[in-house]
Amino acid sequence: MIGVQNLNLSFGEDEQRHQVLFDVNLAVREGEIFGLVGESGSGKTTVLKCLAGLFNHWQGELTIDDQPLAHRITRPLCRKVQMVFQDPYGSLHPRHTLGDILEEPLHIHGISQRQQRVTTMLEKVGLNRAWQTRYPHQLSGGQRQRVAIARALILEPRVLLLDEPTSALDVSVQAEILNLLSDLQQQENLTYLMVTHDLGVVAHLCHRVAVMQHGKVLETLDVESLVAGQAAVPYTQMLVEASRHPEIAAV
Ligand SMILES: Nc1ncnc2c1ncn2[C@@H]1O[C@H](COP(=O)(O)OP(=O)(O)OP(=O)(O)O)[C@@H](O)[C@H]1O
Repeated sequence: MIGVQNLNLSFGEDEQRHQVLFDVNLAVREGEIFGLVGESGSGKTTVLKCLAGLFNHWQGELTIDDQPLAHRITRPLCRKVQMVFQDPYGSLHPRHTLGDILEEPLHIHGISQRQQRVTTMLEKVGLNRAWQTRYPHQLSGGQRQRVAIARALILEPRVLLLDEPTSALDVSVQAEILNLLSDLQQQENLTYLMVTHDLGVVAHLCHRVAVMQHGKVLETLDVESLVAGQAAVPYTQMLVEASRHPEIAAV
């Protein structure tokens, strides 16, 4: 469903040139929830941004549904692939109502029955249809992330790229959003590629996971093997060990 082959990406030029992705390879199957883990700066978000068309100077081959992606955002790509960002505070326009936020993509893509689609989507993500006239600042963090998820799903994409979708939220609402994502994935048969720092989230939600370090994929394994401590690479074993002993990870 999602193919990433020999993905390379650098920023800057000449002596400022800084390569951040090195021959990254991933193959995410249809209907799969695939996690991307690794230390800060390892290139996880950059992979998502290449797939979302937010970076266009990459080299390699990216495919969705076996269709190669161009180096710029196209409307068909937007319809198929949507991204949900970490920060629901920054990603919603503060002066637009929820109704405006959800209607805008429909308007851009010339999709009809907008009002009906907006109310259906609000209810699908567990928000009251009467809240269409509310502004983002009138919502809690978890409710805002529900709006961000609704906005991503309103174009009925096949793939969601999720960049730490719960890490900016209170611990108490993280599980609610993870459960919502899990339910939506099953109902809509979506494919997720999800960046997270949290191996607990991986264990709860993902089927397989790729481990990144310094812009490279070190290994890809299924979550059962990860949880059972069967990672082949010492760095992955260290991540698993640190997640079992958070006091070590914090040092
Ligand atoms: N627009 C940019 N210009 C220059 N360098 C960038 C840009 N975006 C990302 N980078 C660099 O690319 C590298 C990978 O960043 P990326 O955000 O993908 O890491 P990450 O693994 O998602 O980290 P985190 O978990 O902290 O979000 C970092 O060294 C970062 O500084």
